[in-house]
Amino acid sequence: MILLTAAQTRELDQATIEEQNITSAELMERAAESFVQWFRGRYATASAGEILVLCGPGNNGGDGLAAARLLQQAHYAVRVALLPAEQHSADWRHNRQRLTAAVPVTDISAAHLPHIAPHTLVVDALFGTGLSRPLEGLPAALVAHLAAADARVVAVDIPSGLFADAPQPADSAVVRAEHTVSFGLPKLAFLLPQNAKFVGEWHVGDIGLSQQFIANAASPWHYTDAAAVAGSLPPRSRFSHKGTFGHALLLAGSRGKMGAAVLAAGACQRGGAGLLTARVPGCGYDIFQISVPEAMCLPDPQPDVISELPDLTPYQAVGIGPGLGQEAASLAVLRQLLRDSAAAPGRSQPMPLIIDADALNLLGQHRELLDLLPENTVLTPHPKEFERLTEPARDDYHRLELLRDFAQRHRSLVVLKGAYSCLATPGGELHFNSTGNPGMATGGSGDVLTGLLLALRADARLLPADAVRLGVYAHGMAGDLAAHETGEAGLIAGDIVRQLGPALSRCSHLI
Ligand SMILES: NC(=O)C1=CN([C@@H]2O[C@H](COP(=O)(O)OP(=O)(O)OC[C@H]3O[C@@H](n4cnc5c(N)ncnc54)[C@H](OP(=O)(O)O)[C@@H]3O)[C@@H](O)[C@H]2O)[C@@H](O)CC1
Ligand SMILES: Nc1ncnc2c1ncn2[C@@H]1O[C@H](COP(=O)(O)OP(=O)(O)O)[C@@H](O)[C@H]1O
Ligand SMILES: [K+]
Repeated sequence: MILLTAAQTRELDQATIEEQNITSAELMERAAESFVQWFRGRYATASAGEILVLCGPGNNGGDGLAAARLLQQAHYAVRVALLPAEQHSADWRHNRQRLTAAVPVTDISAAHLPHIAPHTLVVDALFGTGLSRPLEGLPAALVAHLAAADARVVAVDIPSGLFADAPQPADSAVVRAEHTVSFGLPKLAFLLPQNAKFVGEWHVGDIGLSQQFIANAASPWHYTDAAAVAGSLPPRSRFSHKGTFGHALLLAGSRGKMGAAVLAAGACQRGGAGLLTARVPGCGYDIFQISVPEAMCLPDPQPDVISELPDLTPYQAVGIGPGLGQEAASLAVLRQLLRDSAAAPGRSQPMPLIIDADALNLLGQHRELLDLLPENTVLTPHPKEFERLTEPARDDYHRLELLRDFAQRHRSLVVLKGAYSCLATPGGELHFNSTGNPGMATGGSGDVLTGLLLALRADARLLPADAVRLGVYAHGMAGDLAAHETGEAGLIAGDIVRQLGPALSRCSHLI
């Protein structure tokens, strides 16, 4: 699924109206119906109390007026408060006229801010994607009044005061919604941690927007949903053998951090690797062999850290980093790996690499190594690791710019991990992942992702970016399946490993 800018969203409305030969009022009616359908599913009339709908002067306010009418018809107690304006949109006026006397309407002024009892359900239809500047004056005072009232806010389309696709100045007034009910496509703003306190839980209703416009729209932003990964894991041929799916090499672990190696190796096995060999420090040999009997093990001559790179000839992909430590000997191994991978003997393509955790930190300390990264190398930093590779970001939007620039400059596939992990491609695309849950915020979850991506990059049937997008999606789905069994608090990284098989199987059955 693609994500659009606010300007493209307006074009999409227009394209839908023209393509389907409907009026803009009819499209607004669909939006209001979609909102009310969600609302009715969430709040029973008996327990909702009196609902206050706050309406601005544009089409977002028009949605609010139409929703107030439909809510009243559905037997909710509703009142409306209008923000004063010199001009109103045509569809606002249309819906103002359609509102019957059964819905009390008041005008908002600085002297008459609406009374809001604690826990009142408030529908925020002040401003939507037409927001042209930060809120000031009366709208800002109203937002502060709403926050002070401790109301339960449901935002129409987007919380008022929040830009859909760009940062707003710090401390500008933005409504804090418990739920945001949007139309057609999610907005970029919903996916960024800095906006979570405004957006709350978000939902997107289908209002029949032009699929043709969406398919042809140019945007760097994508949202990886089930449809986006459907078919990206080909079925296994009846006559396939372990060589078909690649031999992966994992360099992971140090004294006290062998768990990272075991988790990554387990994930690589569950991710479908034909063969896995792990390079671990000498002290990890028994631990590894006992924990992951399916894998082969090449213990390092050094007891505590990895100090020597094995010959890469037998392997189709190499993963390095989980639990590695940042010793000088391991830095030398990383440097050698980058050199050997760029021009692996007998290969037309560079060796597929996955670089994570301490290997990323080593890259951050020795940035000259970034120039050695082979094309399509996968890096999986969390925001702190990413900062070490680049620079501190001013905000989440700036971090996305840094991410995109980095992936383009180094021709790499970078997964910025988080609630909506974002894959940046060498071509400048950003793919936000839709699966996963806060239960995955637990030590070792990232090691599991590294192992899974290693397996998928070793599988020559998959294109590099498709493998990573699928891996990130299946990892999140495995986390969701695991949380279903354990609850979020009880989830541990090993649970994600155990659910990778079912998750991948679901992905391969998606259509
Ligand atoms: N997307 C869809 O599929 C569909 C979208 N629909 C709905 O339409 C919404 C977009 O409507 P919209 O374009 O009329 O803009 P909206 O957000 O109501 O605000 C514009 C008004 O606010 C004003 N204004 C702006 N900033 C301001 C500020 N800081 N302080 C004060 N005033 C400010 C601005 O004035 P101006 O900038 O011209 O000075 C103008 O008067 C969209 O979010 C969705 O809810 C559905 O109905 C149909 C399907
Ligand atoms: N709130 C969340 N929602 C979805 N996924 C999450 C959330 N928190 C963490 N994750 C996922 O869990 C993994 C954590 O990785 P990382 O921070 O490297 O952990 P570790 O270093 O402990 O292995 C990432 O893939 C991330 O996307
Ligand atoms: K709104």
